[in-house]
Amino acid sequence: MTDRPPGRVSLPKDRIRVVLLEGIHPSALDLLRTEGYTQIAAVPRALAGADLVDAIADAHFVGIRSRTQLTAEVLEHAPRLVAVGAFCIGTDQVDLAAAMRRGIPVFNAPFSNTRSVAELVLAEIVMLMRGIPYKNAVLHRGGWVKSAEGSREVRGKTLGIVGYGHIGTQVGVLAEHLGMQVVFADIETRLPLGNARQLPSLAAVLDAADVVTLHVPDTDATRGMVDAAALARMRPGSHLINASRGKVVDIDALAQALRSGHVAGAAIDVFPAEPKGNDARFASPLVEFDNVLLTPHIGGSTQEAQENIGREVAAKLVRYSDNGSTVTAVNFPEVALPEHTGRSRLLHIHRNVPGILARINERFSSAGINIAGQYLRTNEEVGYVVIDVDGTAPQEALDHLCGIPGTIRCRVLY
Ligand SMILES: NC(=O)C1=CN([C@@H]2O[C@H](COP(=O)(O)OP(=O)(O)OC[C@H]3O[C@@H](n4cnc5c(N)ncnc54)[C@H](O)[C@@H]3O)[C@@H](O)[C@H]2O)C=CC1
Ligand SMILES: O=C(O)CCC(=O)C(=O)O
Repeated sequence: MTDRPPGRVSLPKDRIRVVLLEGIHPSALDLLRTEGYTQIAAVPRALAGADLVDAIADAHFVGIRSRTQLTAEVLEHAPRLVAVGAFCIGTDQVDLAAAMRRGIPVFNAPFSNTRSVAELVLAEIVMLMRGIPYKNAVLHRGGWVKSAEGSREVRGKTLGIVGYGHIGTQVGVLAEHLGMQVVFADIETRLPLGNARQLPSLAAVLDAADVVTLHVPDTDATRGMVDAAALARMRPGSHLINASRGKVVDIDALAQALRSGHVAGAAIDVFPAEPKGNDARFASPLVEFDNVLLTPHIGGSTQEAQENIGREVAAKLVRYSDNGSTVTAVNFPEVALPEHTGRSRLLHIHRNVPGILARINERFSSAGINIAGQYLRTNEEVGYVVIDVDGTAPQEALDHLCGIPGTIRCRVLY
């Protein structure tokens, strides 16, 4: 991390620029407007390359969903950026470490669309076990397949969940209501809900399951996790569901497993490369298979989920902007803060090197500025200290703060 001049943002709300991409629900705009933010640009699609850089060049807050890639390079071109809102669960589309080093907290909605994904997966389990994708495709072509062959009840069958977090547990609970037996694999030991059982490995789940459903985040360990070997390990005639992230499954290997008939069907909501908007073309080796249910990354796309996500993430951005709170930020020290009525609040983000807090306190004390409240949280790389002073903070307080070596960013809230 290199030293660079601190950004200093202390703007009235009507000069704070917010850019919302990817058709974020109007509930976010409503909340921002109600809170006094007027400069809001809403774009219905994901942007990339020069379009993205242009769109966010002057933005103080950026809202995205899963398709906009906020890489370190893109972030470098957004010098005024104060915080990012990921209006979804996954945050793998943001270089979280680069954002943190630039003093930019990233907020998401960790469970506003959980139920929506779980309901879709539950429906897909039944559809796949009954061979509906294939039968539906044949009828659309004028054919007729009234047959029970390969068609099974889900009752008594085994559902294998890979990644037993918020979504995985919900899917498990719902599946048990249909009479399924639930087994799961997770890198952590998880409390099994209902009669679910944690198995020691992915392989053990693949061995046991009639349907395997994936609910892991996109990480180095999960990318390519379901490869040719894993698919071969699945039970003959079993089914695969992926509503997690596209790169978790090797799509070519899946196509091969479907072609051979070893995997009887699949429901895939996420893809290694996804179109940026509804006007773009979709291509995948899976389009040729009638027994594959393809959906355009809509696991979390229900009115209920999107409306809640819009409000939840916008509220987090507003809270950070107005109050400084970083509670629930996914890449940042979390500082919970009371209201600061009658006080000025100085926010200081710095490299986590020894002595910064001592320097701040020395400088304030020698300038005779009384600190009325101080809140500090650090992680390995970054520290975030919030200082309340009574009344209006003197300019020199901000100057002292911003001048401290190691400062990444500082601003004042009145
Ligand atoms: N299709 C869609 O529209 C949506 C997709 N998602 C995706 O679903 C993912 C899961 O969401 P949540 O359940 O809310 O996340 P979560 O964080 O609550 O759960 C993820 C679970 O996966 C486990 N895990 C991580 N690495 C693993 C590995 N290598 N092997 C086995 N388990 C591993 C974690 O320990 C955790 O229990 C998100 O990260 C996101 O990528 C989320 C919402 C909507
Ligand atoms: O709805 C979206 O844009 C993305 C949903 C998703 O994948 C997530 O929440 O992680």
